[in-house]
Formats: sequence, C-alpha cells, structure tokens
Amino acid sequence: MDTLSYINSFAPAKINLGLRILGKREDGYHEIRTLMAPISIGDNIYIERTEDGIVLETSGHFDVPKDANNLALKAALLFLSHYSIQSGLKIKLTKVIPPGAGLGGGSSDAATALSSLKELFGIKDSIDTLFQLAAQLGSDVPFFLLKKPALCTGRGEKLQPATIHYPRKGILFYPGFPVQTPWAYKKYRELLDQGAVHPPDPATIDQPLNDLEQVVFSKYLWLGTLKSWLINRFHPELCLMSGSGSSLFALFNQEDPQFFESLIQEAKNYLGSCCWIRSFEILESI
Ligand SMILES: C[C@@](CO)(OP(=O)(O)O)[C@H](O)COP(=O)(O)OP(=O)(O)OC[C@H]1O[C@@H](n2ccc(N)nc2=O)[C@H](O)[C@@H]1O
Ligand SMILES: Nc1ncnc2c1ncn2[C@@H]1O[C@H](COP(=O)(O)OP(=O)(O)O)[C@@H](O)[C@H]1O
Repeated sequence: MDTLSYINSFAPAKINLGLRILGKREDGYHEIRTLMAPISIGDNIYIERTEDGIVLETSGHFDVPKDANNLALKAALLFLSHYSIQSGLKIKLTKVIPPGAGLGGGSSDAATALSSLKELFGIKDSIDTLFQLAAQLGSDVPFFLLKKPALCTGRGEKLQPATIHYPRKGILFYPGFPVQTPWAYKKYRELLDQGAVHPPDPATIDQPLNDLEQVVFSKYLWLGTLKSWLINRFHPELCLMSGSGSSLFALFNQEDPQFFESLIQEAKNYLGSCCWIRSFEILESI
C-alpha cells in the first residue's frame, strides 16, 4: 500500500462561549469550565516526510517563533520521539490566526501537527495516546484533537462533546496586540487573593460569562470600551472576550452576508486600521 508523503491540513481557531474559573490548583493551573467551539478562521499546516532534518517555515499575516518554541514544531518533535521515528520533516505553517488573541492558534497548530503525523506515518494505536501527548503540549491542545464543540473542564483537557445553543455566525475583533495567557491567570489569582474578584456563583456557572474579562479589561481599558460599543451599537446575541484575550467576538442571529459586510465596514471606519476584523462561523465538526 502507498504511504503518504505529505499532508495539508486546516488548523481552526476556537472561541470560548464562556470561561468560568472554579478554583486554584496546587500545580499552578486553575480548574476551569469552558464551552469551546472551533470556527471557520484558521491556519494551514503542510507536513512532508523528508530524508533528514526537521525544518519549519512560517508565513502569513502574523509572526510566530520559528524555533522549537513553535508549538507545531514542538508537537512534531514530541511525536517523533514518542514513537521512536527516525525521519526528516518539512513543516510549512501559514498563520492566519492572530497569536496571543485567545483564539488558541498555537494549540490548534500543535493538535493538527499531531493528527497529521499520525496519518502520515500510519500509526494505528489508540487515539488516547495522541490525547496524552496533546495534554503535555498545553491545556487547550486536546480540544483541537476532538475537532468539535466541547465543554472543557479540569485545566481544560477534560472534554465532553457539546451542542451550541447560540447563533453560528459572528464577527471577530483582534485589537492588534496580544495578551499573554500566563499573565491573565496570574493576575486573576492576585485579584482573587485581594478580594477584588470573586469565584463564580454556582447558580451562574453555565452562563456565558468570561471570568478573565474583568482582569484583562482592568489593564487594557480599551477592550472594555470596545465591548460596550459593540453591544450598544449592534445588539449581538452574545459578545465576549475569547479565552484570555485579546480578541472579542460577537454572535448574531443573522444569515444575510450584507449585514456582516456593512457591520465590518462601520466597525473599520470607527476603529481604524489597528483592529483586525473578520466574519466567521462556528463549526460543528472539522
Ligand atoms: C485561557 C484559555 C481558555 O481556553 O485559552 P487561551 O486564551 O490561552 O487561548 C486556556 O485556559 C489556556 O490554555 P493554554 O493556552 O493551552 O494554556 P497552557 O499552555 O496549558 O498554560 C499556560 C499558562 O496558563 C495558566 N493556566 C492555563 C490553564 C489553566 N486551566 N489554568 C492556568 O492557570 C498557567 O499559568 C499556565 O502556565
Ligand atoms: N504555532 C504557533 N502559533 C501561534 N503562537 C505560537 C505558536 N507557537 C508558539 N506560539 C507562542 O504562543 C503564544 C500564544 O499564542 P496563541 O496560542 O496563538 O494564543 P492564545 O494562547 O492567546 O490562544 C504566542 O505569543 C507565541 O509566542
């Protein structure tokens, strides 16, 4: 049977339709409860088997690490080492997802690299192994292996497939600067210890609220202003920061492409060129 020599894959971004922080853990992470969904905006990863050498080329709208700090490369190295595979690889990563935007771009690249390599090398063992490797790479990485909406608990790696009861279409706003995830959780912990933020009321646990918004908005005041403007001007069904920021998304009960085009145009006129604005759809599966 012919073996594949290369694979080209779509690595979607995600949005968090709520992110509740349930408590601090001994290991430095937080117990969370978050509904995540893949969306129609994503990176592209091409992986080719070569004789020797592991080469990563990156291109696209955004700069990301080009060394072993790149999560796609990190995932590939972990995979080869786990299965004791001696092979060269050429990886071409085209970035479309803004980094540090709370859209899980690095995690999605890592998960997509793992599943591409499993296929490329014809690995037949249980998918559980890939989930274990994914969890070693980051809390959000297992979600991107599942490839469908899920309620994520634990530190984010425990997955339960979920149905999304919100409109599927929306607009994404990346303000042009990143927010670092470790900073957001650290700041949350500090504010919690000071009594400036409070653990979620169990009665609201499944409401679409993001417990990191207050923390991130307290440093990046403009994001709070942007959220208020979006709500007051366009009345979305849901408007939230995704993950630890910096992007915001708004969902609308609308099918008409003209509605989204004119909203984007008005937002661009109002916000200027610093803000990256795109329409998207929530994906049921990838
Ligand atoms: C906030 C979320 C929401 O989906 O996403 P992003 O905004 O990063 O996309 C996730 O919890 C991020 O997941 P991920 O980006 O994979 O985080 P990791 O690499 O595992 O962890 C980075 C750091 O964030 C903190 N962290 C992460 C997850 C968690 N449940 N509790 C934490 O306290 C830890 O300090 C950790 O060292
Ligand atoms: N393949 C990758 N794509 C994006 N960022 C990456 C990648 N590999 C490593 N990183 C690093 O991970 C950080 C977080 O990026 P990303 O996963 O896109 O954001 P977030 O954690 O906000 O969802 C970036 O600042 C970047 O330095």
